Amino acid sequence: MKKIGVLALQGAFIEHIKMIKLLGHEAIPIRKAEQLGNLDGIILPGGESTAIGKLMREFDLKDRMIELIKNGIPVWGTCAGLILLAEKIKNDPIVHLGTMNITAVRNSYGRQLGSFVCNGKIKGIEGEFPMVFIRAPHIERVGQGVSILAEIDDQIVAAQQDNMLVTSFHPELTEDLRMHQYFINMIS
Ligand SMILES: NC(=O)CC[C@H](N)C(=O)O
Repeated sequence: MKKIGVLALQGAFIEHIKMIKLLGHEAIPIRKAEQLGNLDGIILPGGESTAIGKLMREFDLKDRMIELIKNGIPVWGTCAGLILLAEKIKNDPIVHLGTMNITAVRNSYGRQLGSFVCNGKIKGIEGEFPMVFIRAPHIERVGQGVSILAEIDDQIVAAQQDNMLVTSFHPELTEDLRMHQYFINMIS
């Protein structure tokens, strides 16, 4: 059984916690730096990256998380979580972790009408996967060491660099557990 910390400052953290528990693992909502010890993995949920970034800094989570990620802890950012992990944010920069060698574009499908669902292929997962996009970012550039896991309409929507996984879409808002299983498999 793995112990996964889900950053619980704002956004869709409850859904991630449910999915991790459904897979038989422990999921802990993280709100304080003291809770970051002894975790096997960290999930950064979707939400409002501007708010999550500021709260992370205010609650002294930011530097500790950067350190853990650089030391190799598996981390998965969905949507706003992708923006937090991106080294560069092309538009509307925010307080972020910046550990992954990618450039993210925020709200890249329009601000109001930018939510949609489609099926797509993800490298390492059989068949199609339901992808829920909510005012989602896309990845404009992947640097050295980053592999592209999924593209929709020629835009990169999932990628991995060693211990860091990012998806523009929200697997926690579907009933499909395979992306969460993929993340669990990144541990150990
Ligand atoms: N669903 C989401 O996480 C949306 C991300 C949000 N639009 C942002 O830029 O932070």
